[in-house]
Amino acid sequence: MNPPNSITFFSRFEADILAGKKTITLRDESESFYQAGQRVSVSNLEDGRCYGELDILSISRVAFDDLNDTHAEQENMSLAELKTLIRQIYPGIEALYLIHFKLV
Ligand SMILES: CC(=O)Nc1cc[nH]c(=O)n1
Repeated sequence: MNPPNSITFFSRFEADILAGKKTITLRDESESFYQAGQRVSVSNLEDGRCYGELDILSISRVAFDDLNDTHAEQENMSLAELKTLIRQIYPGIEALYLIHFKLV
């Protein structure tokens, strides 16, 4: 598990995060420790390379069934793509933690 002052993403999301196109991430309870106001380093899961810092703006719970087009837009993908991604990462999950962030 990441220490609370860092977060990892799959490397395929790096470009969208650096471009400010991806501004949320949906995680399971194991990563619900992040808190609004925190500054965390951001790294690729695959190689551990750090590529910046994020300010956590908010964290809230959202039901998988309540995911909508706004969430998809904040993830820079379609709603169908977002739901497929979440199902691939967290099979069967019903409740997620929506972490809203901005690149420092
Ligand atoms: C490494 C990892 O869990 N990455 C995730 C998970 C969910 N959403 C996301 O953007 N990145």
